[in-house]
Amino acid sequence: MSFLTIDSVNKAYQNEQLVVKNFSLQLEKGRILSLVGESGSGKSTLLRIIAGLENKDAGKVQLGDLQIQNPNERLIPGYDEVQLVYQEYQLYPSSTVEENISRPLIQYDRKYRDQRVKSLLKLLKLELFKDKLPRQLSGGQQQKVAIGRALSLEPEVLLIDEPFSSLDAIQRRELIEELKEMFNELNVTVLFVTHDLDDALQMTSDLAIMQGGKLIQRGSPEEIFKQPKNLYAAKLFSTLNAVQDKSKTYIRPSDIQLFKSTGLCAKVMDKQYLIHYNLLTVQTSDGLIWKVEDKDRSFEKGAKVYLKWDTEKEISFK
Ligand SMILES: Nc1ncnc2c1ncn2[C@@H]1O[C@H](COP(=O)(O)OP(=O)(O)OP(=O)(O)O)[C@@H](O)[C@H]1O
Repeated sequence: MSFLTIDSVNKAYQNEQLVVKNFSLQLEKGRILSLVGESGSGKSTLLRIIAGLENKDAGKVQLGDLQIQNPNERLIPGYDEVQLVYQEYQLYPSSTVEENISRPLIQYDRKYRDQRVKSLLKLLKLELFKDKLPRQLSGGQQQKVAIGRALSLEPEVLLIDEPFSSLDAIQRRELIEELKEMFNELNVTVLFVTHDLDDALQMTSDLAIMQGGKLIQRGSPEEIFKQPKNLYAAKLFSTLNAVQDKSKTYIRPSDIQLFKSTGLCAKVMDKQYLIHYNLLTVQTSDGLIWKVEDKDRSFEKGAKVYLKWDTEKEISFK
């Protein structure tokens, strides 16, 4: 049963064009969803609406029995039940890790507060750092403290808005692995917003794609990879090669096999050494510039290569 329901939400700033357009999404309790979209697609605006921190122009956001109201309808905007963590989320610089995490619990009784902070420090593997100040921590550890602070109030929903952009790829991967484990343990419902498909996939296999304020597609990575709803969703996974004489039809580099004879003839214009294969830029005999994957690393710049693919792997848009 759906727990977080976003129903037909619209939002425009200062009566300009809509930045969130008739957006609907449902999420079950305890599930993690990655919402992927390019910069400016309305992701942050949507999260702020879900958190009750931004006014929506139309639609509804419902969390279980709780209807999330616009900030202009409430004395104090926002909800303890929905916590938003974003990149600029500030830690208190002169408070320790432990104090930062316990700060939102200031009005709770001491015993509960100590217990909650202790268990979060353990889950976040920050016990050894509890007396450190934020500036004495790595970027990844600082983000964990920010997430710990957001989780201290035992929110039903955690909204994460690209807080890892400043971390390098390895730090991000490790942090996401750790957080994923913790979210599952806490059974918290998480909406993770990113423009990076790799990060999104590392977090969960439930994906939603947002473009121009609209929900384009929701599904597993495999579903979206195989049957993307539009060019943007398709290109998140790889570059696409336009198929000659077939309108709006493409083939992915990974779906093309390379041969020394027979197939569509092409010349290797450039070769890039990547981790699992050489990525070749080729010019086909039709004059098209394509990208293909040379998994055996057997073709050099200037060589002739012959290309074949299964037409069932072609991706067509209407
Ligand atoms: N407070 C604001 N006032 C006016 N326009 C805004 C405001 N906040 C965002 N916008 C505009 O709304 C659109 C969506 O912005 P939003 O930040 O929600 O997108 P995003 O997908 O989160 O982008 P990014 O990944 O770059 O943060 C953009 O065109 C942005 O310029």
